[in-house]
Amino acid sequence: MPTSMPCPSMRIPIELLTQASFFQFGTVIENPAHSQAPPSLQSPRPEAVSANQGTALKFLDVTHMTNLYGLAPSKKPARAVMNMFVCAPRDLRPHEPSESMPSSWGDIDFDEDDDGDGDRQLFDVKILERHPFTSQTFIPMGLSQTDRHTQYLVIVAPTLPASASQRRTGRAPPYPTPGVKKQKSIKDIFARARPSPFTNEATPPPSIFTKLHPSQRPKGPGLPDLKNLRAFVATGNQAVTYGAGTWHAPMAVIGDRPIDFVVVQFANDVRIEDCQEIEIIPDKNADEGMVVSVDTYPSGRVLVKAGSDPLKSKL
Ligand SMILES: NC(=O)N[C@@H](O)C(=O)O
Repeated sequence: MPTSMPCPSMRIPIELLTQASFFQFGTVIENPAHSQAPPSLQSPRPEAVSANQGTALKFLDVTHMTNLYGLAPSKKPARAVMNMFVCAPRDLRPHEPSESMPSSWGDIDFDEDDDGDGDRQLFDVKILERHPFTSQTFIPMGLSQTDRHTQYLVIVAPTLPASASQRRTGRAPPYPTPGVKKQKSIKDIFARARPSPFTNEATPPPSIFTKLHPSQRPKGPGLPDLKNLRAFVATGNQAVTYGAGTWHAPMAVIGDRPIDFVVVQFANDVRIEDCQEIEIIPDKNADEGMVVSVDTYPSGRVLVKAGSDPLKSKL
């Protein structure tokens, strides 16, 4: 895998983090009673049961934890780990009008001033990383939903199809490769050449991965699809799980103070299997690279600018 990749100049608007908008990248964990998603972006509630002698409501299976280390070349088993990340607020640079093309939300005018009183700033996305064999859940602590001064951005990109050179590699690659078929034995090939005696069914069984939630399926070896990079703003009552192999920016806190996150994942301590990073460098014709446009209200709250139902009112 290269250690850097060139990118065009691109401005990315901020979306509200909801389960529906984040579907392909992972899961959003929140109490549905406090969700700020507009009705069009609300997902079905997770199943809930009464617990603790009726004093608690227990939502079941609120995220998908994935351990794909069985597919890792080292075959070194992983263990469940919890780390704590204390993430400092990021440096933003002042908004400047630019020639950058807008992201896939092509209709947004980033230079239009919304109310004039808030701040208009820019966050440069310089690095993306992925954990090919594990999901990773970030759980913020000590931050309330109504905290206007400190929030965090979740920046993710889909995975491009594998390049020809990645497909040609003879070695076991350090990422899951769902598209690569296992060499079949002659017996298997003949078994498929006639209908099954019980079902009269000749089609092969579906891959084990197709039964999984889209965010849980292995993403394959491809590089990040920068043209479809997305940026979401999360409130203090939301935790987020990146699906295994999802390209994402290191956590970006916006505001006044650091956020403490408890981070739950699997790891086998083989560096290249636990975490892969790529530097994003503006290509020679680009003046600025990948930039998230961070506009805030006078209260400090981050403004949501894109999505099927952008919230322009104060949250
Ligand atoms: N996401 C983030 O901030 N960092 C990590 O994923 C990490 O494992 O370093």
